[in-house]
Amino acid sequence: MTEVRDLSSQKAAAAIDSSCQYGLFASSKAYKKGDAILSESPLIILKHPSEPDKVRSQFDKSCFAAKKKPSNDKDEKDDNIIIDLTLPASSTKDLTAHHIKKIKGLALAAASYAMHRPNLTDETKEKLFQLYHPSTNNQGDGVSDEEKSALKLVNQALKICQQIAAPDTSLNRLVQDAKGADELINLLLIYSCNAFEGGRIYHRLSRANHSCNPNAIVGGSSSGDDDDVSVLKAACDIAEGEEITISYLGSYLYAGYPTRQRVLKDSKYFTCQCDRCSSTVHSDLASCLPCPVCHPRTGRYLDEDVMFDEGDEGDLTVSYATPKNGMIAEERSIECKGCNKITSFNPNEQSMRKKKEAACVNYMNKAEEKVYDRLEGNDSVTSGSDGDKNLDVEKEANEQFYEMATSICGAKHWTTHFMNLSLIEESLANFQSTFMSMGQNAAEDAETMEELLTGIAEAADGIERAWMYASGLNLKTDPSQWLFDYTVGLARALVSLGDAKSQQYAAQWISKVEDYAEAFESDGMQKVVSSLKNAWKRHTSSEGEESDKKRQKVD
Ligand SMILES: C[S@@+](CC[C@H](N)C(=O)[O-])C[C@H]1O[C@@H](n2cnc3c(N)ncnc32)[C@H](O)[C@@H]1O
Repeated sequence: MTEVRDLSSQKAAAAIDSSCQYGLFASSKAYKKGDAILSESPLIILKHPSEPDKVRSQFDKSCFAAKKKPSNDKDEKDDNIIIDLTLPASSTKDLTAHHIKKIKGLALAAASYAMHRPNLTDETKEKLFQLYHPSTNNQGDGVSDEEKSALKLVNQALKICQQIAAPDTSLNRLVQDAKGADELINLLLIYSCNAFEGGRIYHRLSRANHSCNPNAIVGGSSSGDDDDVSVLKAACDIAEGEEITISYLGSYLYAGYPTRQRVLKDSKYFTCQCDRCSSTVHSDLASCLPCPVCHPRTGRYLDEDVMFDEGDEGDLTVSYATPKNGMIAEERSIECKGCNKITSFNPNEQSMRKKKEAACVNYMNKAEEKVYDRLEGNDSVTSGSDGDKNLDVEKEANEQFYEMATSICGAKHWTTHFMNLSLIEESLANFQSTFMSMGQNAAEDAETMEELLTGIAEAADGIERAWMYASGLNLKTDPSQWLFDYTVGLARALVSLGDAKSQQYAAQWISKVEDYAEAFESDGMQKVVSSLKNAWKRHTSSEGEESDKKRQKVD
C-alpha cells in the first residue's frame, strides 16, 4: 500500500505509473511538529451545490434541468439538494435509506463533474484519472468485498443518472455515451476513494494513506484567505524516509477498533491495516472497561462510582480490561491485567459466571454500535413536526445514550466520552443565547444563572475527562485536534461570565490548546485564542464589578 516518493521533486510526483496502487508520500527530509509539508489546491471540487444560489441554479440547469418545486420558502436556497433529489422509486425499492443517501451523493458528484468537465484541462484530467481507485474490469479474487460494493454502488448511481438526467444537459450527454459512462464510473470510484471534505480531490494530498495513528494533519491555509488551499502539516516530529499518513476518520480517530473499521469500510471501502489496527500485541485503549471478572458488576451494569469516576484515584480500585486489537466486535476477547483473566463473548457458555462475563462483552459491543448509530443519526429516534419538541427529543435521547454508555462501558470507554461531548456541545451552544436573554426578572435570573453555572461546571468536568482519555491513547496527534472546539467553547462561556476569576479559569483552559492553535489553526483562530487567554488581563474594574455583582446574586 505504500510507495516512497520524493516530495521535493515535482518530476517524481508527476511521473506516476497508473497501473500500480501508489502509496504515499514518504518525506525526503525530517519534519518538526507543525512544519508545513505541502500546500495544494484541489484538482477539482465536486461540490454539492447546496448554498450558493448561482452554483445551484447552474447545476440544476446543466444536469437535472430546473424543475423547481413551487415554494414560498425564502430559505429555500439553503435546502440541501441531496434531500431534494428524487430518485425513481423503481430503482430504489430494494435499497436501504443509507444506500439511497450514498447514491444521491454519487449522482450529485457525477452531475458536478459533468458541469466542470468542459473547463478541465487535459493535464488536470490526466492527474485526476491517475488517482487510485478499484479496478472496473477485474472484480475477481484480488478485489476486496468493500471495493466490490463501491463498484456496485457506483454502477447503481450511473443507471440512476441515466434515468434522471434531463435531456440536453451536460450530465445527460455524458451518461448516454458509452465512453462517457465509462469515464464517469472511473471518476465516481476516484471520488469515493480520494475525495476530502466538500468533494475536494487533490493530485498529491489524495495519495496520503490513512493511519489510525497518523503523523500528519490536513488543514486550511493559515491566513484563511484561500478556502481551497489545503496544507499538510507534521502532527509530530517525522523522521526522514518515514511514511506520511493522515486520518480519514474525523473524530472517530478517538473511537475503538470496530467503529473505526466500520467507518472506513463504509466511507472509503477498505479494511484498515495500519499499525494501530493490525497489532495484536497492543490493546485497544479506546475501549477500556471495568473488568467483568474482577469488578463486582451487577449483571451488565456498573455501580455509580465506576460509571463516573476514573478509578485511579482515592479508595476506588478498579481493574480495567482492554480488548485486543485487530478483531471484529463479536470476536474480541478482553484481557484484564488485574486478574489476568481473558473474557470473550460466547453465547454457548454454560456456567453462570461465564454467562455473566459474556453478557458484559456482548453488551459493550452492542453499546458501541448503538452509540455510533446515534452519533450518525442512523438510529430510530424519531422527530415530531414541532421544532422545539424535536430538540427536546434529541436531547433526551442523547442523555439516555450517555447513561447507557457510562453504565455499560464506564468512564474510560470512547462511547462515554463521545456521548458526553455531544451533550456538552449542546449546552455550550445554548449558553450564549440564555445568558443574553437574562436581565428581565431578578428571581428568574438567579435561577437561570445557577443553571448556567452548573452547566459550565459539568462541561468543564466532561472536557477535562475527555482530555485525560485522549492523552491516554498515546496517539501521535495532539488531542487538541479533537477537543479544540469544545475547549474554546468552554473558554468563551467562562469569559462571558465576566468576572475575573472565571476569565482567569478560561485562560487556564486556553493554555491547553495554545500550542496547537499556533501550529495548526488559521491566523483568525489564533487571534480568538489569544483574546480569550488575555481577557482577564483586560478585565477593567467597572466591567468586572458589574459582572461580579451579577454572579454574586447567585453565590
Ligand atoms: C486516497 S487513496 C490513498 C492512496 C493510495 N494508497 C494510492 O495507492 O494511491 C485510499 C486508498 O488507499 C488504500 N489505503 C489507504 N490507507 C490504508 C490503510 N490504512 N489500510 C489499507 N488500505 C489503505 C485503500 O485502498 C484506500 O481506498
